Amino acid sequence: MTSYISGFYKLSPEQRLDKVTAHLELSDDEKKIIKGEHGFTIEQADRMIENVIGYLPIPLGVAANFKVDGKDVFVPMATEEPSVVAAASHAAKFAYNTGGFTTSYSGSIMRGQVQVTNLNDPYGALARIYENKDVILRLCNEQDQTLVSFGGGAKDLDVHVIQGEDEKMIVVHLLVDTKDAMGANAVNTMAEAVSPLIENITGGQVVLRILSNLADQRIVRARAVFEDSFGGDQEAISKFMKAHQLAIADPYRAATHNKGIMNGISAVVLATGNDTRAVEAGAHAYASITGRYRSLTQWELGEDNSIIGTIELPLAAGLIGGATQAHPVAKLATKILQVKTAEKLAGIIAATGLAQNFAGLKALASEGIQKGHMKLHARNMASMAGARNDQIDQVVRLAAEQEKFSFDDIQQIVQTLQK
Ligand SMILES: CC(C)(COP(=O)([O-])OP(=O)([O-])OC[C@H]1O[C@@H](n2cnc3c(N)ncnc32)[C@H](O)[C@@H]1OP(=O)([O-])[O-])[C@@H](O)C(=O)NCCC(=O)NCCSC(=O)C[C@@](C)(O)CC(=O)[O-]
Ligand SMILES: NC(=O)C1=CN([C@@H]2O[C@H](COP(=O)(O)OP(=O)(O)OC[C@H]3O[C@@H](n4cnc5c(N)ncnc54)[C@H](OP(=O)(O)O)[C@@H]3O)[C@@H](O)[C@H]2O)C=CC1
Repeated sequence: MTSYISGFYKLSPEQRLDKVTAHLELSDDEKKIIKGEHGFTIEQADRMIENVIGYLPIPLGVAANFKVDGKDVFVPMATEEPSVVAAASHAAKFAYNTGGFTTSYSGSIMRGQVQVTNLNDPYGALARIYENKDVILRLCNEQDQTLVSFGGGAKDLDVHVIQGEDEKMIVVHLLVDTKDAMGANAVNTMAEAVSPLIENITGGQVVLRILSNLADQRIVRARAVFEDSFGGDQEAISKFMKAHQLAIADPYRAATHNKGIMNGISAVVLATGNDTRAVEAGAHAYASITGRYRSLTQWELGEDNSIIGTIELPLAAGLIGGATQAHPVAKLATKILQVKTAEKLAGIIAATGLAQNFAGLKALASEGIQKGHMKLHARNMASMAGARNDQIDQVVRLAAEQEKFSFDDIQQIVQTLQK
């Protein structure tokens, strides 16, 4: 199976779905679920969240041209933003023939925080927690035999002394391997279960018992060599590197730079039914880990005008738990990815974020973002301006010919067509 399909975007949604699922045993019913023909119901929605009155369908695209750890893959992306899927596909092309994306994963350890206050002897309490580590971890693992049976569970703990405004407190971090789950429910259950024991050991009062989204022991890295995408134009390559340098040195730029990365990452996280807020909180917190908020990626010049990209961030996404199995479309999106572990899922997500960043910087360093973005946004604006479905392509073509993409321009084109 190859994901490298030039002109993939020119196919119809039906043809794209057939291409993407040709190598999968998807039933006609499963294909209908992806197309929204008989997938998600109000009853299912009412089981997922509270006070349901309806649901908000979000477009589900796939990025083409991706090869991750030597395997071709179509990457499902759920997003409302035009040009994001195009950008990821565009960037992946430049990495495909150099070997695609290569990833690594530090493991699936999540931190469960137990805050202990009202301590007479914070450092004495810290010592007593370490003295009783085994009994604490044993009690954690009694809470989730299933996770332990998969080789997961509480593996260790560390204790942090935190100087608050009014007191010196300690925070016990339970280090829990949640394997192929994001793990929040599992970790929070353990943190709550061991709190009375921790109070007895420390003589303090436990307040917060909750996981940390700064999952700094669940780090995924991706690397790729992007072949010369500027046709040897040294000035453009230099601008690309200067744009990156600003994202390292200036938090104002780094925020937008990382937003671009999360365009890709959050689209795959959402498509697979994972918690986008948890992943984004972890990513942005990690971007500040050096003391100043900065880029999640690094870019270096390679041979023959290539550019080498690397990304490093915490990524707590699961294949089990949350909505990953409860949402019928998310379950099928994960099937399209053909991943069997949270590790492999994380690698593809990181690769998508790296690709997204390359495309954004490439556009910014050359023609600017608007040319590509607005060309794709024009379809939305044509529809908003009242164009009939059969007129939209003509409106977009006329706007491209005139190189005018403001809403007023689009509205005038539509009104002229409809006279
Ligand atoms: C938009 C493109 C790709 C056009 O770029 P282009 O050079 O006009 O595209 P092309 O017609 O030469 O096609 C090149 C490839 O792009 C893809 N492609 C091309 N068109 C489509 C389409 N309609 N649907 C799906 N895929 C498309 C497709 O893979 C295609 O390969 P082919 O199939 O021809 O072999 C380029 O301008 C680009 O990548 N721009 C960046 C867009 C972007 O980053 N969007 C995110 C929103 S902006 C933002 O929020 C992030 C940002 C920018 O602020 C981050 C930051 O500041 O760093
Ligand atoms: N701050 C945050 O990020 C918070 C997030 N959440 C939400 O928590 C949800 C994720 O929690 P999570 O614990 O993953 O969800 P679940 O509790 O639904 O799923 C995890 C459970 O699945 C079982 N399981 C079965 N097979 C496996 C396997 N191969 N690997 C790992 N576990 C397996 C485990 O045991 P068992 O069956 O015994 O449970 C495990 O505890 C998300 O929806 C998130 O939105 C909730 C609170 C806070």
